[in-house]
Amino acid sequence: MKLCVALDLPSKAENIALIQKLKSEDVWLKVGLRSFIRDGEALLHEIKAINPNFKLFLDLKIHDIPNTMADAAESMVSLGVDMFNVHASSGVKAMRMVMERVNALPNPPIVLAVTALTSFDNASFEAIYHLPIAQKAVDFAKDAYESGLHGVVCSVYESLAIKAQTATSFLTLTPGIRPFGESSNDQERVADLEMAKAQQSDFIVVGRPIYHSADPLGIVKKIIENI
Ligand SMILES: O=c1ccn([C@@H]2O[C@H](COP(=O)(O)O)[C@@H](O)[C@H]2O)c(=O)[nH]1
Repeated sequence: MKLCVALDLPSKAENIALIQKLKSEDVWLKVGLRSFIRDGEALLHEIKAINPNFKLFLDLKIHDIPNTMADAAESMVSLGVDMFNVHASSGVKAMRMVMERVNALPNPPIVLAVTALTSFDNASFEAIYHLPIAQKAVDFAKDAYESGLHGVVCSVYESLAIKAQTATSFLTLTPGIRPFGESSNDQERVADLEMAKAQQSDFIVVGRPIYHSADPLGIVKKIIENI
């Protein structure tokens, strides 16, 4: 299991200060909407300049018509990221086109599909998708698997069922992790490290419990010791 640290801080300087603290750690760094819209490609280069061994996950969750998604995917590959994601609800045709284009390029990154955001509880998810999370997340994961993606974003609670219905090697990346029982904030389907291990999560994403801590490096070291 790998730790992926969410860089969601209010300024580039604060993200960079956090990265500097973590520069000797074996972690993935997740650049999401806030930071990428504000700081763009330059942030990715600055991260690699701090430590070229950091792996980068560009978390933009793209969702559009197939050709637009495939164009965007090519652009993300050209940024040199190690992983990016799309929404599974964009459909099989779009996901297949993304993978055809990505696989034609040198050094294709890991591509994941978002199933059910971890901020949904069952009632709010069903109001949109008309099916329980447990069922629809697996359906989305099967679509992503058949489209040639490498894995999915889901909560810890869907991880084992998704692997059982696809393949054990099909990756699950699980946000909503509260390593030692911290506040759930706006997340609904949260889990601690023991649960993430039991459910065979391949990547855990942790943001606020790290960057709101008085000792981010200490928390990261403690997480790594426990996974
Ligand atoms: O279903 C999802 C997909 C992505 N995220 C992202 O992960 C982090 C979680 O941050 P915390 O502060 O640990 O809650 C954040 O960047 C989200 O955009 C997610 O939470 N759930």
